[in-house]
Amino acid sequence: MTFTINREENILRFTINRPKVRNAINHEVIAGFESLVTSVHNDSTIQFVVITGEGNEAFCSGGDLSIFHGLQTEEDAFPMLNRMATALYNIATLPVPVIALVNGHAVGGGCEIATACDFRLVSSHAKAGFIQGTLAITSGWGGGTYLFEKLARQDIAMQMLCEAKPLLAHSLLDNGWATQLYDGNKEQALETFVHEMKQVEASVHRAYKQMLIRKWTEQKLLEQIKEEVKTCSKLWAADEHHEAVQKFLKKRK
Ligand SMILES: CC[C@H](C(=O)O)C(=O)SCCNC(=O)CCNC(=O)[C@H](O)C(C)(C)COP(=O)(O)OP(=O)(O)OC[C@H]1O[C@@H](n2cnc3c(N)ncnc32)[C@H](O)[C@@H]1OP(=O)(O)O
Repeated sequence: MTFTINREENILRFTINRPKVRNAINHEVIAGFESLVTSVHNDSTIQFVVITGEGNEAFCSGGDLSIFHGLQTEEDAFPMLNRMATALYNIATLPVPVIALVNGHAVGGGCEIATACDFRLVSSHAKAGFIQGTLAITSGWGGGTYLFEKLARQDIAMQMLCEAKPLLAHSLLDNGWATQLYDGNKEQALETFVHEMKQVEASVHRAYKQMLIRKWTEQKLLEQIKEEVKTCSKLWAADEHHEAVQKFLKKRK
């Protein structure tokens, strides 16, 4: 399985399970995210959702370049980008707190997934960055829109996007992207992180999440994300993008 969805008490955990390719996203994992959303909406006893990656190397390395490189034109790219952006918005707007348990590298679309979550609990050995720029595209799953919405300082958000480089964990904490860092065992880190919130009724969490969703609905966040998808689709078709992807794929062992 390229992903697992497991229930531990009132926590539903989604694990991207493609460690050989640093948990890169393929169509099956996108479908997994869609089933995660359905499961949460159908079960009012779920109190938290956790998204993490299998293994210790990576949380997620973004789209699977060996698959998505086959998308050549704007018309080819848009359906994939739009499908994942929609799934990610449905994750971001789940009626419960969503925790990105960033167990390793979160780059490209992987950084977008973590940014869409309510919290980012980040391993001290992890790096994260919007490296899409090195492939001559923008974020394309909503990550740039979420970053401008969530990061307190717009200049830091712009710098993260425009430098397109992975940042070390301490920098991610300093600039406000990481909610908290952890050392060692991610399970213990998660248990500690949710301990205080677990003392509060889930109905209160759900009410606060509705406040946030109402804010995003009023500011038409999803429309902003759809514009991001269109922009990424246009850049996707350029030679610069295809050349950059080929350069990465030629490096493969
Ligand atoms: C809108 C989102 C957008 C999209 O695709 O739609 C994107 O996400 S664009 C960004 C796509 N992602 C990347 O460019 C990241 C590429 N990967 C890396 O930079 C590194 O692999 C890294 C930093 C994640 C981990 O580096 P490390 O040295 O630990 O591992 P390797 O580079 O040796 O990778 C191991 C193995 O995994 C394969 N791999 C890694 N990432 C991807 C990927 N995104 N797609 C496909 N395959 C990936 C890599 O080729 C190696 O394969 P191997 O056969 O063992 O050589």
